[in-house]
Amino acid sequence: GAVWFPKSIYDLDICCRRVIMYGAGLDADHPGFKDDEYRKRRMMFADIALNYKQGDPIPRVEYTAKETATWKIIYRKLRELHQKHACAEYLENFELLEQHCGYSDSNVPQLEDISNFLKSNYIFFLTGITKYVFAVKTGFRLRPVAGYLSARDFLAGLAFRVFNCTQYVRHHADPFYTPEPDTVHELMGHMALFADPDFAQFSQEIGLASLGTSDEDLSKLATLYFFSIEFGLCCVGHDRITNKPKYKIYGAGLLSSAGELQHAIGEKSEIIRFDPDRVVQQECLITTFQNAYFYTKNFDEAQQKLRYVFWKM
Ligand SMILES: Cc1ccccc1-c1ccccc1CNc1cnc(-c2ccc(C[C@H](N)C(=O)O)cc2)cn1
Ligand SMILES: [Fe+3]
Repeated sequence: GAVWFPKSIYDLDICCRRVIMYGAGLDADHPGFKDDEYRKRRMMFADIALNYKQGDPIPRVEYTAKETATWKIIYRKLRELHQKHACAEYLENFELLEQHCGYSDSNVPQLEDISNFLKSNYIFFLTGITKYVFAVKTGFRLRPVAGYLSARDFLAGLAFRVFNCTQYVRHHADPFYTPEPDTVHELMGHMALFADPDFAQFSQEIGLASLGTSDEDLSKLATLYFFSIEFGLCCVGHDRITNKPKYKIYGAGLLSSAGELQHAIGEKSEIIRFDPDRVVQQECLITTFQNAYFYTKNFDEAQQKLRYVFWKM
């Protein structure tokens, strides 16, 4: 029969609790695997997520000294790399997160504060003596998740402008790359761009296209999501002398990993134009750096190309 899909934001309580891999990265080779204290901490975060209901405030977490120390190391390294390599929209909105959501190197921000910020995103314009309050409501809201959802359940959230966010911090053993999403990835990778109206629209449209679709089309949409929202680059022009393309990063999986970010903009990585028919052929690597990355001119171009794909589905 036809595939069920959520019809209201409250239906997300059904699909966003179907975690398919607790601590996906907690395989035998994951540094957190042998650390009992870490595994116990992870179960506390899983409980918060499994008891969460749409509309609830997201419980605040008192992060430990070790988690905050890991955050500080990563925050300082990433902020240095972002100045040179993050796209303009990311950098602009990141400043708002620092001003309104407690982002700093000594504080792990709370998901509840960012969710409230995204729901009503006020940008103040100061011109002369008048101050304009300009409310940009991307309307995105967050909900805590215990680990991996299926691609279907995860993308369904985007259709309602709901982003499923992990709340635990990666193990301190390897701060610059972790094989599974963690709250550092969500906070330093995803949040800033969900404050951008074009990016929010682009994200929601992928989610809408996924509702009730076939497994084959769903897999294509998840791959398109993966190589744009998670690992996408944009080309901002060419070097005047060498005529080499200049790339900026918008993919959250790169913006949150100092290791993979430097790999992606390094000489050895393969960067291909974002054409959906080519993107869907690329394998998504879940626990290592990608074999290739895709670039688009801007979100608008990517959105137009994706709309073409949606109407063919
Ligand atoms: C394969 C799979 C399993 C479960 C749910 C969805 C999928 C699936 C299906 C099709 C396309 C992509 C996927 C997987 N999607 C994703 C999305 N994000 C990640 C991912 C993102 C960030 C990070 C952390 C980053 N490396 C860092 O160090 O900051 C680690 C993993 C990994 N996989
Ligand atoms: Fe992500």
